[in-house]
Amino acid sequence: MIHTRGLTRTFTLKKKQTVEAVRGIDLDVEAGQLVAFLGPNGAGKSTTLRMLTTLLPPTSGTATVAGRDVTRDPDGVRARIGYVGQKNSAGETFRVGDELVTQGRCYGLTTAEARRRAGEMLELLDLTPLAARKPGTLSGGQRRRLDIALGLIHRPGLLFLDEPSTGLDPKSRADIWTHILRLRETHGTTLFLTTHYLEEADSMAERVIIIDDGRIIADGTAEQLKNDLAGDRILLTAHTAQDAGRAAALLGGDADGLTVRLRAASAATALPEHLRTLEAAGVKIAAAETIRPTLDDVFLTLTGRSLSDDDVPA
Ligand SMILES: Nc1ncnc2c1ncn2[C@@H]1O[C@H](COP(=O)(O)OP(=O)(O)OP(=O)(O)O)[C@@H](O)[C@H]1O
Repeated sequence: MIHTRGLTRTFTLKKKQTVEAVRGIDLDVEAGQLVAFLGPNGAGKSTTLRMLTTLLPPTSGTATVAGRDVTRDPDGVRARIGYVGQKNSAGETFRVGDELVTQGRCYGLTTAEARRRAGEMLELLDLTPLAARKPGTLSGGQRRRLDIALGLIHRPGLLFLDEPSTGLDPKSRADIWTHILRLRETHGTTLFLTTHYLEEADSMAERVIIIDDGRIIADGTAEQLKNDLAGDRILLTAHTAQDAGRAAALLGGDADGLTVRLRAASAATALPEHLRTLEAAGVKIAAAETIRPTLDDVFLTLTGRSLSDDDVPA
């Protein structure tokens, strides 16, 4: 569905200064995948998305999206993809149902087809009771569902979503995800989305791609990335600071007050072993905890920085 080779975008600023926003990305996304594209502010996510959706020409490299080349056949790409940007796509003039029909007409559907398709989309996104309302009267979550319906009106096989759940309350975020997952189950739509919510990417996406400074630095399932790049952590609480220091020395960890921090490929297997070692050495431990890594730990391991340090846009 998406194939890029050496995809690059450089911006030229005043005085011939340049910004290398995307530095030679090779990407292959097969049909039906749900891909979360993550990275800190300024990493190159939007620039990549804009090139893949033909909104921005690449400086060099190639990209084939939904079977069409983004440079040679941008119209072909646009006819086959949907794009839900960060801003609301509906105007304020028409009612929700009419917005969808108008969008369908823009994609070349006949009025009858556009009406039929609008009805299907209202149903799919649970918007049927709101069809006669103006977009301005909808809640944030309802508007987001309308944006997705508008992006799907021409039955694209591939949908790009830029921060689909940002700015929504937790209930609306969960609701948007229900609809995104339903879309995939019922229509097999390929989904490529950016998000700042790492826990959403972790639990919902089957593939996570991390971009930093214009380069892809990790690509795999969330589980693979966490196992391969971060590993588990073990947190021990010792009886005394002296016990903590001895435990850290024996097991190769860091002590801080009563707390001892350790890393392990599998904490569940390593912990009993560690406790036996400490008991044999007469080191007293009051509590033990195992911690699975997060995607943020993966990013921290790769870059030494936390993705959560970024401000999530409101
Ligand atoms: N039109 C432009 N002119 C000059 N520089 C730009 C332009 N658009 C983006 N950039 C720069 O390219 C780099 C990548 O920006 P991009 O918007 O792709 O990042 P991002 O990962 O989407 O960030 P965010 O999470 O903040 O949206 C940044 O350094 C940005 O300042």
